[in-house]
Parts: sequence; structure tokens; C-alpha cells
Amino acid sequence: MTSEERRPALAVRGLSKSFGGLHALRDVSFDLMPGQVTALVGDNGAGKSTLVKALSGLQPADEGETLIHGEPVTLKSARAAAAVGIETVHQNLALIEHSNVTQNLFLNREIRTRVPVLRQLGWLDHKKMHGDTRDILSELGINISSVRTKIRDLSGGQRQCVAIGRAVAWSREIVMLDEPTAALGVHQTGLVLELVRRLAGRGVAVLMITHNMEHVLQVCDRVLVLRLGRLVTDRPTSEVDGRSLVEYITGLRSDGPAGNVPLKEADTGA
Ligand SMILES: Nc1ncnc2c1ncn2[C@@H]1O[C@H](COP(=O)(O)OP(=O)(O)OP(=O)(O)O)[C@@H](O)[C@H]1O
Repeated sequence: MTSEERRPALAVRGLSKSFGGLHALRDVSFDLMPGQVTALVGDNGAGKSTLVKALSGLQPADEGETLIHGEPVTLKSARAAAAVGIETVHQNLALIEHSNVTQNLFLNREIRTRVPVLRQLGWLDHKKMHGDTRDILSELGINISSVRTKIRDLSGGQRQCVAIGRAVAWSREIVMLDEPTAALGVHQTGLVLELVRRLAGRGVAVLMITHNMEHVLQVCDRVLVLRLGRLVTDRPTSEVDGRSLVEYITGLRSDGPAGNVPLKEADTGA
């Protein structure tokens, strides 16, 4: 593994966020490594969404620093986050029901035709966009019969896969998933979790919010537990089990006031 691959895709240092007197995030620090799926877990109100909103630029943190491949970045808007390679799949998916898969993948990022006169008139290069969409779906192993299928005709799992595919289309670096299997049945959940692993296989650093401890242990390489806005553990999943995770979540266990365990050499493949 090269030193570039061992460097965190994203590093968070001392992130804090308050709403009035409520400390939703307190001095949170962690790394996301390329090619790893990191679970973000915690009880209701622990600060998971606040953290994801801060990193996706929707609700900037009050304090702290975020570094992408070692460079400090400012995340003051969703556009700023996208510009540095952070894509987020929110629970509502933000897909347009009456538009097709390609239109959703290229939403607000449409490719104009290269024919000069038509380009000036705003004509789009549908052939290229359909082709690129097919390539992405096929690369990620997402099974949808036609890129012209409208979102309203897809299953819940397929919709989630399209939303994830859109994130990957625009960032091969860092993808955050907010409870990607929350509304899905067993089979569809399996498809989405397989896709999450494939993202990591392609070198993406994935952060996944989940309430499902089995999914953490099955799919994730590392787990971050937030409790009352503090990070109470940051460990490889090989070092935890369902019981210890519940203990961290409920406050029976903590790795210290700051809650941070340094990333181990072995865990990064060094
Ligand atoms: N815009 C806001 N204004 C005031 N308080 C907020 C706001 N957003 C979040 N909070 C509070 O911050 C704390 C953390 O909330 P957050 O939504 O991040 O938790 P969570 O871990 O995502 O919970 P859940 O699993 O229920 O979604 C909670 O106490 C919540 O009430």
C-alpha cells in the first residue's frame, strides 16, 4: 500500500456544534480512510445527523477543522463540500420521481451537446449522459433494466442504489450515507449493503449512519460511536461485538473523555 493510500481521505479535528445551550457535537476528531466503510452509530439525538450535515456543508460546525487528503477545507455549503469531493446520500434521497435514472444522475450537472449552435440553445447530450449512466450502474453492479426507467417505477432498494450511484458519479473520494437501508426489506437491504462494500472496493471512503448493529459488524471496517455529542469510541469492527457496541451507545463504556483511540498501524494496512 502506498503512503497516499494510507493517508486519510478525510480528517476531522475538534469539530463542535451547539444549538443555543445544547452541545450537539463536542470536540469530535476522526479519520476516514480510502477503501474503508466506517459506521457512525449512536442513540437518537447523539449528534450523527449534525455531524453529517456539518461535513456535507448544510450546517457548518462552530469550531474545528476538516482536512481532505491533508489539506484544510472550508465546508460552508453543499456546493463547497461537493467541490472537495464529499457527496452525501440523505434519507430523503432527493430523487425526482417523474424523471428517469439518467436525468437523476445528472441532476443540476447536465452535459450540454458539443454542437456549437445547439449548445448555445442549451441542448443536452442525452446520448453521452445515458452512456455514462449505464457505465456507472454497470461498474457498481446496480441492476436496473433501463436508464430511461422513471424513479417512481423503481423499488426502494433500486432508488437507494441510484442515489448512491449519483453520489459516486460525482465523487470517488468520500461518500456519506444516512441510514441507507432504513426503509428497506431484507432482500433490498442485502443489495444496498453489497453496493456499499463495492464502493469501498473502488477506494471510496464511506461513512454510513446506521442503527443496525448487525450491519456494522457485517459491512463496516471501523465504527465511530457518538454519545451526547462526544465520540466515545473509534475502533476497527474486529475489536467490538454487538454487546460492547450497545454499551458504548448507552454510556456503560467509553474510551476516555475525548473518546478517541488513535488509528492503529495494523488497521491502515501499514
Ligand atoms: N437545528 C437544530 N436546532 C436545535 N437543536 C438541534 C438542531 N438539530 C439538532 N438539534 C439537537 O442536536 C442534538 C443532536 O441531534 P442529531 O439530529 O444530530 O442526532 P442524531 O444522532 O442524528 O439522532 P437521530 O438518530 O434521532 O436522527 C439533538 O439533541 C437535537 O435535538
